[in-house]
Amino acid sequence: MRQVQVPGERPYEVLIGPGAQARLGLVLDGTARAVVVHAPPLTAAAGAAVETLQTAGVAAEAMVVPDGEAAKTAEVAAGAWEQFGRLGLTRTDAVVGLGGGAVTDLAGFLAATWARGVRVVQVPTSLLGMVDAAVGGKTGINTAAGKNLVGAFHPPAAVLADTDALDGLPEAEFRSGLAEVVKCGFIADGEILRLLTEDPTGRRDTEELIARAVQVKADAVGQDLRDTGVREFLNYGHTLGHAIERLEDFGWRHGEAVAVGMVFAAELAGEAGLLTRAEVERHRELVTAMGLPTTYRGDWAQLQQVMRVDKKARGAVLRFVVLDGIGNPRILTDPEQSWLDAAWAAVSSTHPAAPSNGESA
Ligand SMILES: NC(=O)c1ccc[n+]([C@@H]2O[C@H](COP(=O)([O-])OP(=O)(O)OC[C@H]3O[C@@H](n4cnc5c(N)ncnc54)[C@H](O)[C@@H]3O)[C@@H](O)[C@H]2O)c1
Ligand SMILES: O=C(O)C(=O)C[C@@H](O)[C@H](O)[C@H](O)COP(=O)(O)O
Ligand SMILES: [Zn+2]
Repeated sequence: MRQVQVPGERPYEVLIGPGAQARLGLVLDGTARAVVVHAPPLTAAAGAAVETLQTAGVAAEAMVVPDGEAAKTAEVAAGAWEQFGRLGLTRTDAVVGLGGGAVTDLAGFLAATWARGVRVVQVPTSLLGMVDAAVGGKTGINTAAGKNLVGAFHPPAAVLADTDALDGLPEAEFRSGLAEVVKCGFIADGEILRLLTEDPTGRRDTEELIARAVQVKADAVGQDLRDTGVREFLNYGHTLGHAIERLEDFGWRHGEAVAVGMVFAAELAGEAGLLTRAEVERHRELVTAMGLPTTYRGDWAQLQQVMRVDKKARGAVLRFVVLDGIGNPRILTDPEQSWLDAAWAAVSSTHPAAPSNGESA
């Protein structure tokens, strides 16, 4: 079993490996009551978690919520609060989020808000949940105005990333998770890029990739839980990515939208003279090899409007995470409109906007 510690005020462990879910009884030992929040596809795993907890003496119950982004709504949260009240969940009890990132985001939000904060143990079952959503304490739901706009920072007590769960995960969901892994490669860990270049399916080195991505996240979150400094770099590719998700009514997978967003951010950095053309093309080539999208056709004016309510924006000023060389993220504030338009042209056309000849942009 691999183990990554997330530092901070209340440090916690991320356990990664087959059978990690079975540690739930140990993690919540001595807890009177726990609610296991899950979506319908994970009913069997949630049943197993309830059984493990009950064997450990915890009065555990399963609570089913809608699948995917449909779980991250104010209505679903209100229904869950009602149920917590009926069950008599108190501040010394716990919530378990078992599922993909949508469920762990919701479960974390419920735990952050119920009784002004109860413990949450995250049991991510998707690759994206394991490498990203379940780690770091960002919790939240979506509103009509945008993605994750209502939420709280509420770090988990522990994260159990049981890699056995990945056997049942659809291939497209696995690829979506790989987008967050390659993001960590671009912003911080060249070894991730090397491993994914050798095997873009991510299947050969899955555990190593998960542990490395979690380490990148732990390093950022440990320094900056509240997202005012280095943590913002984990948002690479997300400014356009979140806008795509929002305009597609959350019909695009998060990782797919972020994949296009990273290519866009790379093109923008190319326009700003921060990345060479070869580095921009490295993004496009690797993302393509991993089976993720690099293009999106949509309403550019609308996308720009949605990007302005991104949590990184300040007032009406757009702020993007870009790379000043691979592995060296920084914030680009209020980029020139011509750079934005050129980056958009490059991701909204089937043909790359510029030749991949390695020239400096
Ligand atoms: N809080 C954060 O820091 C953070 C980070 C990244 C992403 N997110 C959020 O995470 C969400 C995306 O997470 P996701 O990609 O896991 O999507 P998801 O939660 O929608 O899950 C995708 C699908 O896979 C299914 N699934 C999950 N695990 C499975 C398994 N083991 N076997 C079979 N099916 C399984 C789910 O039921 C769902 O149908 C987005 O809402 C995104 O905003 C949050
Ligand atoms: O943990 C973070 O910080 C991230 O930015 C990780 C992202 O992958 C994740 O999608 C996060 O939920 C986005 O945060 P948001 O604040 O832009 O909603
Ligand atoms: Zn993300």
